[in-house]
Amino acid sequence: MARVVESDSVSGGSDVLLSLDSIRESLIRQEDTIVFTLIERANFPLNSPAFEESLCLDSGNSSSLPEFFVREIETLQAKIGRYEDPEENPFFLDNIPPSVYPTHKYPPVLHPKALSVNINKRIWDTYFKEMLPLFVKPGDDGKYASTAASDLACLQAISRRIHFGKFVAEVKFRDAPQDYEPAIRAKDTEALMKLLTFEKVEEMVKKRVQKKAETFGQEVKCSSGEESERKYKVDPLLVSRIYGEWLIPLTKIVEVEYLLRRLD
Ligand SMILES: O=C(O)C(=O)C[C@]1(C(=O)O)C=C[C@@H](O)C=C1
Repeated sequence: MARVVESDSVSGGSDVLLSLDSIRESLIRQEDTIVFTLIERANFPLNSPAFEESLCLDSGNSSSLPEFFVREIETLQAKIGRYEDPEENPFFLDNIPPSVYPTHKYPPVLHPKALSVNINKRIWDTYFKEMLPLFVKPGDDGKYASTAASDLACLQAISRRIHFGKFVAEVKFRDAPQDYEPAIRAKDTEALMKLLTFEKVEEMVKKRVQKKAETFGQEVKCSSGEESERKYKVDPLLVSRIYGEWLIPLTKIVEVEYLLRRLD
């Protein structure tokens, strides 16, 4: 019988049993979300005026459309408890109101200093300046509102994946504190980076997301005799490159940042 993977969360249940395998399962499940959000965003051209031009959109404050949109959505999502969840990290920290809705009590899995690890500013800049121009077509179709909604979906999926580095680091630390503690006390980021790196796993991740982009993003044809060249909505090699150049390295930066605070 087929196995159904129900959730990609690792911290929501009352009985949290963290293991490197369960966290990697979650990262694998999140790949589906990321590949799909990239495919959806590729429906629209770059639409750069939306994020390059700032307008007076918010009671005298000037911001780009995606910034305005993400700020507003984050405020609303915070009110129903999104950022009580240790798996979620806001882009605009100054903007986060408390939840007005009775929220789930998340068991404290991470060190309290985890809250201070947030690299969303860097993720934002990398996404708009480096990733986006790679996988969408140039041009401007004026559909800025739909594009901003699509950008939000990409940004939140990517940010969640990268900040999952906190959970990965916590498990690695618990599995081998004797290896990590000296490097943490010495603030030796290079040694930490070496300890937490598994090159074979990274290669596997890049291959798998390439395959997922081929599978999820292929043009599907029904009639036979149309076995011409395969077309993809997003170039699968680019998806692999996005992981190799940004998603994996930024996850590792989060892991190091978290570990540096782990003994505070
Ligand atoms: O799976 C791990 O051990 C992770 O730390 C995650 C991850 C990744 O980002 O996919 C990052 C570093 C490792 O070298 C391998 C993979």
